[in-house]
Amino acid sequence: MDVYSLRMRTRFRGITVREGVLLHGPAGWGEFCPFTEYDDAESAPWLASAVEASEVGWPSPVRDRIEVNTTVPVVSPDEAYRMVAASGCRTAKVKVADPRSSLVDDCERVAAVRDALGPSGAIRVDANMAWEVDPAVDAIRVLDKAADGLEYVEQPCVSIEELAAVRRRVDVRIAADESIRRAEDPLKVAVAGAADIAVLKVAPLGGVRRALEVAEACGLPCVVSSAVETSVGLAAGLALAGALPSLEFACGLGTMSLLENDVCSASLSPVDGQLPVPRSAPEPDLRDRFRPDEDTLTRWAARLARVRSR
Ligand SMILES: O=C(O)CCC(=O)C1=CC=C[C@@H](O)[C@@H]1C(=O)O
Ligand SMILES: [Mg+2]
Repeated sequence: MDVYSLRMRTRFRGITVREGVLLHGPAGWGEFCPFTEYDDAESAPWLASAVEASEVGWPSPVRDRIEVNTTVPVVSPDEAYRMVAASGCRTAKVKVADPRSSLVDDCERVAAVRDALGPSGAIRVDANMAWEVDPAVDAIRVLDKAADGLEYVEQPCVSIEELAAVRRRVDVRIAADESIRRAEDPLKVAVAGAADIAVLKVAPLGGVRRALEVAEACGLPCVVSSAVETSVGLAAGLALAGALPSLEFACGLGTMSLLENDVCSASLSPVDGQLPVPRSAPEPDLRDRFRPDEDTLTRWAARLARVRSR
């Protein structure tokens, strides 16, 4: 079985190693890589997405290049500056409201990112549901100043009601990420007036086709974001970004820079802030180099079998 284990360059989302399974079928390669804490039910759409990629393939794209943001984890201002300057991207997404980072730290990181991007760049921040409504409103105002203008704030609070309350009180746009993934009905976010933008991730939504349906149902401008996959999984995100009827914002698909290595030598790393829309995933020709130990292989084989048999 093709299991990979790759080290992350910096801790991101609390993890330092990314693991998953690569599936091969008549349409090419797919990637099954639900995060460790996801149970079998939550992992099922991730498998559907990998099966779509490997067995069926993706709908035809309407564009061939995707503008992407670079993703800035919780790092020092100097490191954030260096990462953004090296990325070649004109948009940066900065993680904020992490337990290891105060609002002052967040402001310093965001200001360093503005220095690296210059006045014409766009800065978005992602709070991953960390704030209550009042602290969200205060933090967004302060971060907007530190950034000299924010493009949007991703998922400031947990619930759709809280997102709507924050959105009424700040001038900065609100993007829904976790709310779209977890909400049974993506329409709820739009109907509640909870967000200006929908963040779509292919694997948790169950594939490119399902994500296109979600995009249509919620009726909001969409940003396609990765789940920090190898280039095999990123290709599915690019297929979605390529097939969306309209695309106004840079996508969160520049995440190869978060991993130390890739399973594909034709790695999907942005050039001048852009990535191509592939027709299928690149060949994971380096996968033998990143095979994990027997215990990890056994764990993934069991997980795949359980999710498959659901
Ligand atoms: O959107 C991006 O710039 C990169 C992807 C990204 O930030 C995420 C990927 C996977 C898990 C999440 O914690 C995180 C996010 O919340 O958007
Ligand atoms: Mg997010």
